[in-house]
Amino acid sequence: MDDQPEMKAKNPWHRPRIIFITVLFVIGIVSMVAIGVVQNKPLHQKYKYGIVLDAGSSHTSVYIYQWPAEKENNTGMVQQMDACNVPGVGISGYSTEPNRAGDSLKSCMDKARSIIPNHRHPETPVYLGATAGMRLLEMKNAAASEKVLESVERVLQTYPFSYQGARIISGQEEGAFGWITVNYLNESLRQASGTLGALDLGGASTQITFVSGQKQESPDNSIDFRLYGHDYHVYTHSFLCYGKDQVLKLSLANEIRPVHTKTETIVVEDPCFHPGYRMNKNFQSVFNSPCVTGLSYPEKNFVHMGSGNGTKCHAAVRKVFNDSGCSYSICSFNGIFQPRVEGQFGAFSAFFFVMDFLNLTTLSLDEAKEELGKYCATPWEIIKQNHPNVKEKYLAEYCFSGTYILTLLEDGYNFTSHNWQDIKFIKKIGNSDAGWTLGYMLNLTNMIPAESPDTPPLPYGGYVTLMVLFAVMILLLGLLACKVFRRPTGSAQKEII
Ligand SMILES: Nc1nc2c(ncn2[C@@H]2O[C@H](COP(=O)(O)OP(=O)(O)OP(=O)(O)O)[C@@H](O)[C@H]2O)c(=O)[nH]1
Ligand SMILES: [Ca+2]
Repeated sequence: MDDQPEMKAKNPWHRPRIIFITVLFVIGIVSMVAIGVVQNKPLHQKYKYGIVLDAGSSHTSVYIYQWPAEKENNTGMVQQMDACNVPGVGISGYSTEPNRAGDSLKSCMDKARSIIPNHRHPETPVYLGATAGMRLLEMKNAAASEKVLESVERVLQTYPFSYQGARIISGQEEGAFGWITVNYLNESLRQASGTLGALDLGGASTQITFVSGQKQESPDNSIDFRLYGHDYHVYTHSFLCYGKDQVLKLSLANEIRPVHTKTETIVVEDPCFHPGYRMNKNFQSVFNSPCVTGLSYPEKNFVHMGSGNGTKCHAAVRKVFNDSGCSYSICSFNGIFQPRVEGQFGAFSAFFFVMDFLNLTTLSLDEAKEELGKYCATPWEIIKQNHPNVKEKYLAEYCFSGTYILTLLEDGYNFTSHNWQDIKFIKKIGNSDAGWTLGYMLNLTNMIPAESPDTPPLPYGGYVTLMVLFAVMILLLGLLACKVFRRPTGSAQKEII
């Protein structure tokens, strides 16, 4: 019994030492958690930017993209920040006064300079890609197309961005990059699930691109991609002259030729324009394109008169497709190889705004044909009354454009009423427009890796939780150790007693 006070006297620092060790533990654990949390905390979000000019046949659009600086190789990270429509015609429309092509870009480029933070300007790449309008100008007048490209280059180089070049992209690139864009935005590239085919309808060309499991019989139409660790065998074709403006010229030319040989006053009755539509036009406007061959009397005029008949319009549009001469096992039209369409498709550009205007985007093929027939037969005066705010040039052409779209999809690409619902008419995915520009930039900036990039196994919140759990466990273990450390003293006392 007398030993007890002796024991206490032997160990006067026992209690303070436990308190000291506990405090040290707590400080250590708090520091550990703090370091762990700060170390793994995502940096303050910094954005990078890129600019792509889509120099199309009918107009130019300037797209500004942005993405978080430290996540550029992740799918779905690059988003459209702004899109600016350049006023006036496409750059190929300035063939006779090339300097104006460059000047036309200034308002949208000024806007880009004002919305991208100044300190990012020098590292922001600028690309200009020209499509079918410039392809046609190059065929017709190579010197003029050269001058137009020089003019846009001169102007783009005056901006504080990192200018990366202005060039005419091939139809194959246009199709492939459109496909990459929709699948990147749809986040289908990192999943083994199906991809979206891409259908793009412009003013001067149209593209069809999709993954096909069937035998690729034509190397020109086949592209292999390895993206995020997956292999894709993609079919693509671009039909030059099959954009909706050029097909309108082609089909008008078909209607002018027989009439012209018979009469002096040329009246062209057109089932693809509304009854009551009547407009004086000149030959030049139809026969000025390398897509249209034959007659060339630029001084002559004709009266373009609508008769509004859906069935006859379909028959007239059908004539621009040549179904003979397929040297493969299967073709779309004009002797071009195309395997059977497979999977879901996103149809954008003019496919969307024509079908959307006509309210045909959600109908079946048969319903769409029926509605379009009624629309074409509606008198021009009524159409104008119903849409007072739509530009007359656009308004007059919707019957033709809608008929062309249905004909191209059904008779050209061989969609049927069974797989019609696989076509989704889209303008945007998220905030970004569907089109070739995003895919073009992703490719040129190496933002889509062939192999899947390593991602942290846990999100930030996961690291914090783990650190706290570890800290609590260590604290509990520490306390337990303290208790165990005290026990032998107690049992020693008992033994002494
Ligand atoms: N109705 C309507 N038509 C439009 C609109 N924007 C463009 N178009 C027309 O639709 C057609 C296709 O437009 P885009 O897809 O911009 O074609 P593009 O890129 O200039 O032409 P490509 O070089 O062949 O790709 C052209 O005839 C345009 O005049 C719109 O907002 N409404
Ligand atoms: Ca286009």
